[in-house]
Amino acid sequence: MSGRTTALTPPADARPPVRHPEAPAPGEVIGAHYDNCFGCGGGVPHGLHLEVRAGEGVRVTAEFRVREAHQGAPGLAHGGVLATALDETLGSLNWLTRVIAVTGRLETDYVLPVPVDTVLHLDAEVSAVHGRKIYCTATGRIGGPEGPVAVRADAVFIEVKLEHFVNNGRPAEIKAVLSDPDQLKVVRAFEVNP
Ligand SMILES: CCCCC/C=C\C/C=C\C/C=C\C/C=C\CCCC(=O)SCCNC(=O)CCNC(=O)[C@H](O)C(C)(C)COP(=O)(O)OP(=O)(O)OC[C@H]1O[C@@H](n2cnc3c(N)ncnc32)[C@H](O)[C@@H]1OP(=O)(O)O
Repeated sequence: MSGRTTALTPPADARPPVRHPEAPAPGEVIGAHYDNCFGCGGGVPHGLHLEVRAGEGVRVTAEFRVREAHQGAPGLAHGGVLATALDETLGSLNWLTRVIAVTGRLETDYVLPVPVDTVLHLDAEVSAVHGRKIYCTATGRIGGPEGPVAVRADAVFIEVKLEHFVNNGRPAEIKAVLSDPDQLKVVRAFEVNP
């Protein structure tokens, strides 16, 4: 045992999340954080191409259409792909706090099967923050934004510095990112965070 606390319930002295003053306005589409991201990048033909919008407070919504490349059982979405959609939506909450954080723990409930061609309507919010730990939840509904919940997740994201990517990413991709002006804009948005 490491003694590490990995519970998904925030401790009693956790604080509410704070929306960054320069967070995208409610309704604004949040662009991809990386063109080659499997969840949101436009450069990945078989990716999820998730389109995320800022909401009120520290909340986002997103839509994901399940395609043939995302099947697990015949005609049904793969559970891992649905977890990815939840993870990506939760990760986009970074843009509202302007804190870079990576998924530490993600617990997913699969409530209803999700057929190919279904649009999954995702909704995620940060519930609390404790030190570097960001507690958040997400749901994915089918049949419309008010439809029944098909998947849901609870997660803990852990705040990291940009160096997390620079030190751990494959050098070729890191070099490409750091020489791409559009990508540098993304990086700078997070560097100015106090
Ligand atoms: C230059 C290129 C930049 C390109 C990118 C640019 C910008 C990015 C900007 C925005 C990104 C926007 C959106 C991203 C959107 C979607 C992506 C989806 C998200 C992902 O898909 S991301 C990939 C999967 N993810 C990982 O690849 C993480 C691998 N992992 C690690 O890298 C380490 O494991 C780490 C860093 C997590 C911790 O390591 P560490 O050494 O820094 O911290 P440490 O262990 O000290 O823990 C500190 C406190 O967190 C608690 N804690 C730790 N681990 C926990 C766990 N698992 N569950 C619950 N709590 C946990 C401890 O209990 C302690 O809490 P306490 O202090 O209370 O005890």
